[in-house]
Amino acid sequence: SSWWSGVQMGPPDAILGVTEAFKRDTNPNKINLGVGAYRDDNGKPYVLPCVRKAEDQLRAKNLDKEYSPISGTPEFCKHSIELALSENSDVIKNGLNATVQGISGTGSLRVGAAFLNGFFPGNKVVYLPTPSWGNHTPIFKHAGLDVKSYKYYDAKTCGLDFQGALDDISKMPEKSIILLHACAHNPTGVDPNQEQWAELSQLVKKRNLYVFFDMAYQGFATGSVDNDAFAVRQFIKDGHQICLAQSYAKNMGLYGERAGAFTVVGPSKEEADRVMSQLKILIRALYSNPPINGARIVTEILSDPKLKSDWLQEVKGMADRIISVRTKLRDNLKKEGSSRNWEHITNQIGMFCFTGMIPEQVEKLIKEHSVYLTKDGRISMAGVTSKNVEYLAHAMHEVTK
Ligand SMILES: Cc1ncc(COP(=O)(O)O)c(CN[C@@](C)(CC(=O)O)C(=O)O)c1O
Repeated sequence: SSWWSGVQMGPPDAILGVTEAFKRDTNPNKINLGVGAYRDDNGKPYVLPCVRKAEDQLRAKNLDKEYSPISGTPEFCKHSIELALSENSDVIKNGLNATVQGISGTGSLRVGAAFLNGFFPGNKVVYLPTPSWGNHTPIFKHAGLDVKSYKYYDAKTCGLDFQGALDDISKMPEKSIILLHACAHNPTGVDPNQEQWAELSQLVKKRNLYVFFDMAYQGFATGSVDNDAFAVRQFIKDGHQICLAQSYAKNMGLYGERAGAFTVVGPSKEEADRVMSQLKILIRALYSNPPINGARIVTEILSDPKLKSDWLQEVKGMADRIISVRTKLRDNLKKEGSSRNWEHITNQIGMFCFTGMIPEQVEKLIKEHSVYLTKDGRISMAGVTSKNVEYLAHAMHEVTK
């Protein structure tokens, strides 16, 4: 027998597996609403023009291929934390942050999880919103942490179960870890409003919980990188010593470049230096040092005022297209004669719409209409265009009427 005869066949990934099934479908009307990757109004992947310009500028520099520092370049890390906290942040001015480049959002979460597993002095349990991004649970579990959940989504209203969240947070053991989606909650598209964030911040502080922010969509929710960072900046202002994972996959369209960052905010530069030293030891044993290409593109864009202003317009353009296609979908469902309340399609924000469709309806949408989405009824709004929105509305009406 072989060494690996005991290896079981694992299930396809709940999100990335949808794209594999979509690719096998020969129906010319097929629509992929699975993976949360932006598409333009022709349904094509979108490389931001500012990224192409940055690549041209970088090529002209004839840079070498030497190793990046273990923590990534200081410029990349500085621009990343400035994007999150703003350029005039006291945390940055006083050197209170330990920021490293991560392998996109996933890798930043994973480095964070490994650091918490190694050094967190409190209750090593991460509380995730219900529902959360499917990959959050395995990321934290594989790093050795326990995972529990708190109420977040109200299926009756397809909105926020704010009171439920407050109740669950009030019951969490002190010094537990709470994961918060900074903006554009995945999969529900439901975010607290600014007053609710302020209330959450006070309660989390009162309960002495440790906050792990996952900010994978900064700029992609409202179209403003500052508005989308509201929660992170509010919690910092309220004195929380947070940790934060960032991703450039969606807001710069750098999906496959794997550029992201992980930050720990502490009370002193001396502590930040100690934390940084341990992050570097941990990264060195994981992958030694991060990929340079995507990080160089990010640094080129964020350090060049012209490219940065182009980027801010382009990320707003992506957010605006998604917001407009939400309205189109809702209008077309009404035109189809649907009697259901679809206002959550335009109330929700960011890449995803949590439609409220149940697995049987999802199954029919896939099988009978070649519309691909995840079993939980989440649709990536980026896959909806002015060309396929009528077909989609018809299909959704057919399976929900
Ligand atoms: C909340 C959240 N955090 C982190 C990430 C990590 O993305 P990155 O590693 O590519 O930077 C995603 C991506 N979620 C996607 C868009 C893709 C995926 O599942 O990997 C999604 O379809 O949900 C995410 O939705």
